[in-house]
Amino acid sequence: MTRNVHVPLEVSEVTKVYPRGIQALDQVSFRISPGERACLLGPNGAGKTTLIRLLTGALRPSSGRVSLFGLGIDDPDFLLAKRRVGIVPQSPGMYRDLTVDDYLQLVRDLYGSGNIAEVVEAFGLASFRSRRMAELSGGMQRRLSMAAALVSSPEVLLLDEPTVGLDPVATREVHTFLREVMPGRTVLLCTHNLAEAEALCESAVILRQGRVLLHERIATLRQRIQPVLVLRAAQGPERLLQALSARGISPTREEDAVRVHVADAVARAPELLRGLLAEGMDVYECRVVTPSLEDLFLEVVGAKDARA
Ligand SMILES: Nc1ncnc2c1ncn2[C@@H]1O[C@H](COP(=O)(O)OP(=O)(O)OP(=O)(O)O)[C@@H](O)[C@H]1O
Repeated sequence: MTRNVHVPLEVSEVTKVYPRGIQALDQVSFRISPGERACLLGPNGAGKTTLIRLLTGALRPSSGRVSLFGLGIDDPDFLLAKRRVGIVPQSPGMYRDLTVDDYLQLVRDLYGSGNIAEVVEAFGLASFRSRRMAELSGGMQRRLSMAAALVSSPEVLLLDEPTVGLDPVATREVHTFLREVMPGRTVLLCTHNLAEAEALCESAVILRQGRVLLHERIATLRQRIQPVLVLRAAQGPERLLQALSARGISPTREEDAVRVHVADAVARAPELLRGLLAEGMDVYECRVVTPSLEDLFLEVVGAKDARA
């Protein structure tokens, strides 16, 4: 097996079978390149958490190889590679009785280096330094997790659902911090929040039933799905549906609007609009909508299996 010390995260033909034969991952392979900001998506049970835990070295694969900067878990220098990876878990977990300061010092000692004062300042933790972790709000705990992950200025960030359970204000705060710290780093962000994934990442790894369905740039994925036209008329969606069907178009209804999937929506829109207006339809909205990551996800994973 060739080792590529320049590849921050690599998973090669990894299978993970839990006790009692539950297979979480089946021959999963992908690599995240230096500077790539990738999201890890998939429906419940797809294997995302398992994959993140394998990458952090918390779990061992049943077969295959997981490596950080070319080093696998059994490599004597694995710890050195791991120190180049900051991990933001869903919760800081078992250290509830430590103070914020104690926790940051513990993390710095584990990583062997780091600047606590800098992250305390960057993440607005100055007035919480002597607070026990158990006494922090969910949003503040997440801030602390991010600060801890960044104490040693790692080149790579592994984020496991960094905003799950947070209210919209705390979520926005996490996004603001992440926008500041992500540039220049390699990132793998596991999330169910597709808007978050789209806002923060430029590529996506999509898992389903323990297999990689795709690993692509989001911009490339977008080209796979054509834009759609969204139309609204004063006469309501039913009349609009009839008018469009009479033109040989098969629209779909979406609450008070109608969606039309036509090839080359931008070029077709003016002609379609002129025709509808000429026959008395009072179309007051005609919008070309490019697919969101959610649309892409539904298309790739299949709507029936798409609870991200
Ligand atoms: N410790 C475990 N023991 C046995 N089976 C497990 C264990 N952890 C996960 N599994 C199983 O492995 C599969 C993948 O689970 P995993 O938690 O990795 O998926 P996920 O994509 O993170 O799901 P979710 O989005 O719901 O968090 C599931 O079938 C799950 O039931």
